[in-house]
Amino acid sequence: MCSMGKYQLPFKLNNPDLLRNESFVHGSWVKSKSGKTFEVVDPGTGQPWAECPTNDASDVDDAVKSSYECFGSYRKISPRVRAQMLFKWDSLIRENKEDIATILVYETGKPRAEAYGEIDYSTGFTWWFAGEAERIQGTVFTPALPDRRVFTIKQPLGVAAALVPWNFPIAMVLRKAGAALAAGCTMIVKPSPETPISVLALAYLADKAGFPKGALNVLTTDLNKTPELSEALCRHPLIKKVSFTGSTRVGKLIAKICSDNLKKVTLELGGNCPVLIFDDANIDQAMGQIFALKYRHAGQACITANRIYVQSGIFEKFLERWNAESKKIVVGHGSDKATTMGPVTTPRGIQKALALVQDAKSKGATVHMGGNKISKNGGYFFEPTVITGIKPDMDITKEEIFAPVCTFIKFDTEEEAVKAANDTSMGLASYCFTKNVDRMWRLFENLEAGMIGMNTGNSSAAESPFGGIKQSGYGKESGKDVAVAEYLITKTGTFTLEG
Ligand SMILES: O=CCCC(=O)O
Repeated sequence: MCSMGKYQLPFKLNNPDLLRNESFVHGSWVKSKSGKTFEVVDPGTGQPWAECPTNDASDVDDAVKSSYECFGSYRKISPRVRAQMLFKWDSLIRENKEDIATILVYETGKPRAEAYGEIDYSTGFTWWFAGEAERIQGTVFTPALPDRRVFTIKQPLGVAAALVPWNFPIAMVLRKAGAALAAGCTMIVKPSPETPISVLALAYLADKAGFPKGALNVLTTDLNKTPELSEALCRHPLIKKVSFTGSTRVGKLIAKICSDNLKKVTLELGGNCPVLIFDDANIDQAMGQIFALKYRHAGQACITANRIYVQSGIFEKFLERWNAESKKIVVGHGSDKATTMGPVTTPRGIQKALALVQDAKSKGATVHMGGNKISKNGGYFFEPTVITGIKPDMDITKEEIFAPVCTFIKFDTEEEAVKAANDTSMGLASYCFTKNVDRMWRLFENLEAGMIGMNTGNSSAAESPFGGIKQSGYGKESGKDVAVAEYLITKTGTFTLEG
């Protein structure tokens, strides 16, 4: 075991240099001006194991000025050199995969196998955006007036801020920072209070990869100071772009604040994603895909299955199989080899799950299994839970559950299922399982979501545009051109040709 500050760490790393408990600004590890700190807690035991600076609004200006100063030179670095730095970062993250996975387990609670999965997903972004850096191109064309030529060039927007969640801290930072750094922007990341250490490890590796001082700054803070720090970033005149992943409630606040200065914003917000499983689906396929989707990180993903609609011909059989498989889940600490589902990341997650189950029960839902907190070693564990008899007026139908609570709804017709699936203010992802190709096309066109998984429960990938519609936000992250475009301006030049 090694220690960090006053804490005896519950794990050992191959590369202890990765463990940083100060913010990273202009190439230096720094404390907050107030000198205050907050604790990072292991969700599997409820025990603190590190502390990080509680930055507030007074810490923002130094970080922004550093990023702005860096932007002046970083924007002029050749795209190939930016790509090389991203590739170097990518390979350093891969080399330190085991240690980063350990940090993820102790910050998020997810099982080690899932932590590895997150890092594999995440390095897809560094790899992809390294390639994108060199594909940023303008246009040249002859307009309607034949003596003219028109050019467009793409230029980096400036300093960007990333406000990232705790559920996939490595993936969300690399998805945002990868695009920003490829575009020639510099970025300040504000990690979630639950997961600062993994993000600081990324900053340490970015520095080692050769990114100049200020290209990637990280300001940590606690839950209380998060609104103040985030608002100060959003309002700072030198911040030109804000990318946020989190709740619709907070996303709306960010959009409002940024609208005061017409700042460009990317919002990846709440999910409430429906799944439609038809009688003609391959049940093995649907079971495997949706089971993995639903229970991944104990149900704490914005794209997870919130409402599972199953057609009446297979409903009972499907539910029976689901319950049987759910009973096999081993809930435990993410570092335990036997664990197949970890704790939820915060005690708030437990409270919310209990309240949603209670509300559903009080309105007539049937709880087939689970529904309770598990008291085990002080961790934030929740039982795999299966509920039927779900109605549109229940909170569990309207809100993101963000816990291992599965809700099943029986339907008869495609029309009825699509109507119910779309009956939500959100539109992040939807999933459908059918072997009828015509139906699949109709569903692809009729389901109201930014991403449609067809016979798959996993459509997230660096090369595919990620983003929602309706109150799930706007803007795209990942994918060809679109993600980097979020960090670029297009400038039009018009030239009159003589002779
Ligand atoms: O929870 C949000 C992100 C999940 C994903 O990128 O697949």
